[in-house]
Amino acid sequence: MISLFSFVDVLGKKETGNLYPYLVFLLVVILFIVLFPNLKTVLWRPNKGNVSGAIDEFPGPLKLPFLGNSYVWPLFHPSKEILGWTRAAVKKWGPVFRMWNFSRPYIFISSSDLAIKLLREGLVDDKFEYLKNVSVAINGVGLVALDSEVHPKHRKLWNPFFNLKRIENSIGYMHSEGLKLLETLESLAGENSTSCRSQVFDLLPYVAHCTFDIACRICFGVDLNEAVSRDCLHQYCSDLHTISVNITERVFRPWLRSDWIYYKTTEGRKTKQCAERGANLIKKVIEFKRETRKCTDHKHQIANTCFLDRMLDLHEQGVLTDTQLLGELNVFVSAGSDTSGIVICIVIFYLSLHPEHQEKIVQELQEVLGSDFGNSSCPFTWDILKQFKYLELCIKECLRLFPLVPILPRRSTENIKLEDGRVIPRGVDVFINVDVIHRDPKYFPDPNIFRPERHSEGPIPAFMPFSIGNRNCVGQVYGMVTVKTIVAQLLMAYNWETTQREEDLQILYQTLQVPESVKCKIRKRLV
Ligand code: HEM
Repeated sequence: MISLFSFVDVLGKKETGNLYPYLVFLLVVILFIVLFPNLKTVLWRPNKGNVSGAIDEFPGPLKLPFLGNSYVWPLFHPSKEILGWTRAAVKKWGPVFRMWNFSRPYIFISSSDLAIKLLREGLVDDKFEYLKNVSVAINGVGLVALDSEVHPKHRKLWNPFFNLKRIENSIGYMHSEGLKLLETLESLAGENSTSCRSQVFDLLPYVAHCTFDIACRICFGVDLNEAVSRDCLHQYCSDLHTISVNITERVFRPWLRSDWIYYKTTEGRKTKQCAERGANLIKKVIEFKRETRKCTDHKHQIANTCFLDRMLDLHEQGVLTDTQLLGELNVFVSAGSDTSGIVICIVIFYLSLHPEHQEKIVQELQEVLGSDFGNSSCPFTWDILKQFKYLELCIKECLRLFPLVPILPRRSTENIKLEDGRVIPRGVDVFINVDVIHRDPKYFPDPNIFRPERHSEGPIPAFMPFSIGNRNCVGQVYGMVTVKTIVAQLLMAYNWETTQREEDLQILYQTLQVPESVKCKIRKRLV
């Protein structure tokens, strides 16, 4: 500002007043240049009719012309602030409120009963449009981003891959990756009697590598080290992170809506670079796999085929296009690795905060495994995992307190009439706030208390860590099996402590909620 006025002083030789109209004109030109490519999205309205009137029936902050409510939106550090912002907004505006992001209306829902109805009845089966567009741009078209009309057909292509036989066959592989993780952690452990030799470390990167390797193996079915270098794989893993961070930040910044502007920014270029690198890696793996298929009689091994084999068959039959093939593979690896990895770390974190529950699980493991307890080379089976019942209750309680997808970003597929007569019009972005729903005292008495037993009397309707309805998590059994296997291994080998409190976890929202770090200390467990 200072330099602007000195510029005016020099040019205007103290007659600064004469230059103001020119400066205003200049500002208008600059604003036009910046906003023009965004106009379509900024001025977009969901559909014809009195949408605005219907939306304004819901409470929300004061709506300004053109800006809407974007002035209350956490623009600068959205990933760090959005979850806190939403909780505060629910307190202020109630369980169903609206936000105008420029001319775009958003409806936030944290009423448990309404959320259950919308999800069960498939009334919000489309995805948040903007997020969908961006995912399409970087991933190719994968299951997560598909429109509600084509989604069911693709979902049918995915479902057979997650049958129990196949998941059962994967447990051995998960277990052997778990063993590698234990080996890596060995040097960080103190002796059993004392924790003074053990060091504090962040568990996240260790587990992330483990679950990434599991997801790649189950997705591609080959030892990827033969197809691409280890460095490329780690690069791919970190690229997936960069992409999800950048996509999320972009969602909150309306001036970045246009691709034309976005891909000229540093972040946009980086996102594109990561997406291209990822696509090239997947193409290399596909080529490698095609060669391997030529050498083996793969038709005779259908029962053990990996996800890539299944998708290649569909591609060869003309069911999937090139971009769909690429999209589905990207979705599998990104949705299948980070998810289980973060949940494993969060379970270990809560069990470190609540050692009495940690001990109860260890007792259960001892009872189920008998003399095999502590014998790390003995892999689990489906029947064994089924008997880890208390462990399962604890995992569920962790998912309640820390739902991995805290906000389900959806879009209404029809006009939705609520009991009080208000209407959510078709085509409006709807955010289901699982984070708040999971602490609804109606369904979860003493919601802030860690109490795994609350899940022992059958399913709780408002418990939705894997979402509900047609677009729920297709990989939930596979995810739970991975989490159970690795957590059981980690608890059998070590006693876990943490130096953080629940409120110390710095959470980043990137569609998933991700803790910045999970600080742990371990001691070897005596068998
Ligand atoms: C314990 C870990 C996991 C959790 C908590 C979890 C959670 C979720 C949630 C909440 C959704 C729904 C998002 C929405 O409704 O908008 C979802 C969708 C999805 N998940 Fe998971 N997930 C996990 C593991 C996995 C795994 C291991 C895979 C394997 C590939 C996977 C693949 C998917 C896919 C493809 C979708 C999109 C489904 C569709 O649109 O039809 N997830 N997940």
